[in-house]
This record gives sequence, structure tokens and C-alpha cells, in this order.
Amino acid sequence: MALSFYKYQGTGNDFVMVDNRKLTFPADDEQLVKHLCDRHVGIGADGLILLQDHPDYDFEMVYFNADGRLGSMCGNGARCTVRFARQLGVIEDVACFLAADGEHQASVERDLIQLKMNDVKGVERIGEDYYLNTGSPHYVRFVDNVRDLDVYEEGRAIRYNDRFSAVGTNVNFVQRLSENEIYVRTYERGVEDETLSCGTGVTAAALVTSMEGAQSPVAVKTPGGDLKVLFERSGDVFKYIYLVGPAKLVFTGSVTI
Ligand SMILES: N[C@@H](CCC[C@H](N)C(=O)O)C(=O)O
Repeated sequence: MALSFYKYQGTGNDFVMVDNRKLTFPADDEQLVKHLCDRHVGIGADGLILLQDHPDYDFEMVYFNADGRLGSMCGNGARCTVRFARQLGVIEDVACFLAADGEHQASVERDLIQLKMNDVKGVERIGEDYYLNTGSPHYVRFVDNVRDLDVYEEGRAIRYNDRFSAVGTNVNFVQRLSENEIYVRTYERGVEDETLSCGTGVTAAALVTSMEGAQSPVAVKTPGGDLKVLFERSGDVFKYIYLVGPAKLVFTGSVTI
């Protein structure tokens, strides 16, 4: 069967997008998803996303990690899905959609997609580090020089330690650039490598930076580009969280599956 796909990227976090409104994609085929995301023998991406109809929402986003497994929330992927939905004519400039962690609102503002994230209730301290869930689980460590860090090795050491090896976690390394500006590099669970950007990770990093004195909005640089995180904070409870950044179509194509 011929599969038409669209390749999108949001600050360098890239996704194979499939219009699955007719439910023809074999979503239970883990090996197929893994193959399509493979950068040597497939299309190549950090994840695969199905856009599907839903009776109560504009659409549903079904996200798989590059390892083929069904994933939790993906912030950059969600921003790309909103852009994709607009391209398909499923939405105009605003959307209310369903993802793995529940309902989300989003709006398209020229090049930027503004995505409302779910409230975050509770941030755990682990030594000098932080652990929280922004739709996906994130470990956050502040470092002095993030550009020179071996994110692959240091990220794996945390992701596969006794606490996290079974369920896994994403691992974010954060350098404070100024009071309200940070640089974030992320080791992503399910990709099992550093990606150019991770939306839920950037969100997690911005929220914990506010626990160290930053104010909303926090400007975030990543190896793949710039994002902005807005929020309201009360202790370790965060509401009205918005992730803002670009999402772009890279190319379209068709593969035989
Ligand atoms: N790239 C994503 C994060 C995706 C989730 C992650 N791979 C996991 O398994 O937790 C993002 O932009 O949020």
C-alpha cells in the first residue's frame, strides 16, 4: 500500500505526519513506525504522528516515538500537528484537540504556533536537580556550560539509572544565559539520543528556572531554534502554560508499506 506522508519540524524536532482520518494506517505495527522514523532506511524522524478525527475535538493527535512505541505528550509534535491540521483545512487559526495527556488549545499566529500545555502540579527535587511531568516525564539539571556537555553520555547515565530505567525519562541540561533566558539540550526517551529540541522538555526547564528566580515569559534557546514559555506560578503549581515557537512543513512524499 502507498502511504502519503508529510514531514514537519518544530525547532528541529522532526516528525513524519500522516493524515489518518480514514484510519488506514496500521497503528499497532511498532516495527513499521520504527522503520519509517529510521534515518538510514526510512524517511527519518524523531517521531511519527497520526492526525485523526475525534467526535468531541477538532482532531486527535496520536504520537509515536522513533522506537515505534506509543508516546506520551509531545510539545513540538503538537505544534507541528496544529500546522498540519491547518494545511489540511481541518482548522483555521485556532484548535482544540486531544493528545495523550488530554485536551489542548492552540492558535496559529503567522510563523508561530502557540500551544496551551496542561497544568503542572508538583516538582520533585532530586539533590540539586528537578523532576516533573509536563505531559511527558522530564529530569532537569542546571549546568555551567551546556554547549560543551556530552548530552548523550550524561543523559543516558540518568535515563538508565535505577530510578528511571524501567519507565524512562527525558533528560534536560539547562544553562542560564540571563535572568529570563536559558539554553536547553535534551536527551529524549524513545529516540534514545539527543534531539535538536524537545517542547515538553523546554517547558519543564522554563518552569523550574522560575523556581530559581526567573519570571514568565522565559526565552529558551535550543540547538534547533528558539522557543518561548509563558506561565503563572504558585509554589510548584503552574497554570496557563503556553509553549510558543515555529512549526514548518519540510517536504511531502509517498512510501510503499
Ligand atoms: N519531543 C517531544 C517529547 C516527546 C516525548 C518523549 N520522547 C517521551 O517519550 O517522553 C516534545 O517536543 O515534547
